Order: sequence, then structure tokens, then C-alpha cells
Amino acid sequence: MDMADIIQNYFPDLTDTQKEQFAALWDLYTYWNSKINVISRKDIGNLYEHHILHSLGIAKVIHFRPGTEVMDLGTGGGFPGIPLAILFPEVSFHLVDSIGKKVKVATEVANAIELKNVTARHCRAEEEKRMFDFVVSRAVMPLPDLIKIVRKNIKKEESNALPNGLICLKGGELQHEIQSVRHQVMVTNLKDFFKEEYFETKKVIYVCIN
Ligand SMILES: C[S@@+](CC[C@H](N)C(=O)[O-])C[C@H]1O[C@@H](n2cnc3c(N)ncnc32)[C@H](O)[C@@H]1O
Repeated sequence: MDMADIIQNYFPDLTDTQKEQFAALWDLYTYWNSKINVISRKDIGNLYEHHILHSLGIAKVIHFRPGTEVMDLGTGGGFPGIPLAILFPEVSFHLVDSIGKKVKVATEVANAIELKNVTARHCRAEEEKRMFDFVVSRAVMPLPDLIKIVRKNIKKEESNALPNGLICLKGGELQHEIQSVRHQVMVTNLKDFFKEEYFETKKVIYVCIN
């Protein structure tokens, strides 16, 4: 089985372009990761399951409408922003990270697969003043800290089925982090969508911000 097949199993309606873009990620990330570490070297063999499919878990919680604007806070080498940008070509993704060489990897990968809906910026998210419908994030900081930073970036006007807010990918014990949050929170277990053991404890956390 081709490694990219795992993506098609869970997202069977991909166009040929999307299939080619997902397939191209293997060579691109193995090349760039050997120069600039964006994925643990031990884990690069699990690129499709642990990084790409995991990023796409957000698409099991929300189907972004065309024209939606999304920021990926602490994107590193482009997760979850790049897999989501392939899946939602009519949605724009702004990738932000405070480490310049990681932003370079994300930019190079996006350019190589000709993603037209991706922009990237090297800065701390605290400095980013643009407004978005949603902020997505994986493995960056505790939920209360994320909320403090992104409150200034969430547009007031709603244009999706879910009210605007923060959507992050997290694993493990979260009750403690969630308890201190005053906003409405929705937790989705990825094991309900993806059968691989890796997803047993993985969750998508949506926080309504307005
Ligand atoms: C563990 S990495 C995760 C990268 C990527 N989201 C992923 O899942 O592969 C955390 C990233 O968040 C970035 N980061 C941490 N605090 C940040 C901030 N305040 N603004 C922008 N980026 C930040 C770091 O530079 C790092 O690249």
C-alpha cells in the first residue's frame, strides 16, 4: 500500500491534484527534515499517519466554507496548516511561527506543491494583528495561553456552521487545561474517526471565541 493511501481511505473524495499534492509531501518532508528538523527524525517514517492524517483530524470537526480565513499558530514545518490547505483549496491559511527556519520549510513545501492558498510569516503570534475566522494549532502551548493570544485575531462576523474560534489538536489528559477555560469548549475524540492506535488518545478541541 502506498503511504499516501491512508489519507485516501479517510478522505475518499480527493481530486487528482490533491492526491498528487499529498503524495509529493513524502519526498519534500524527508528532504527538508534532513536539513532542518521539523519532525522528530525517529518519527519521519510515520509522516502520513502521525502528522498529515492527524492534521486532517480538524476536517472531521469542521468543513470550512470557501473564503474562510485561518491562521495556523506555531505551524513549525506546516502542521496542521499544509495538509488542511491541500484539503480545502478555497480556504486561505496563514502560517505563523517564531522560528524562521521552520517557516522556510513550510514555505518551500507549499511552493513546491503550488499551494495558492497559503501565506507564511516569521513572527511571534503575539505580534500578528490580522483577523481570521479560525485559528488552528498543534502542540504549541496550553489552551489558556493560546486563548489569550488569539482573542485579538478572531473576527466578529461568522461565516461557518461553527462560530469562529480556536481549534487545536491535543493528546492525553486535558481535563485540567479545559477546566480553567471560561469559553464554550467542544472535545472530539479522533479515535471515533481514525482506527489506528496512534489516535486512541488524540483529541480535537474547539473553543468558541467571541
Ligand atoms: C512542538 S512545535 C509544533 C509545530 C507544528 N505545529 C507541528 O505540530 O508539527 C511548536 C512550535 O510553536 C512555535 N511557537 C511557540 N510559541 C510561539 C509563539 N508565541 N508564536 C509563534 N510560534 C510559536 C515554535 O517555534 C515551534 O515551531
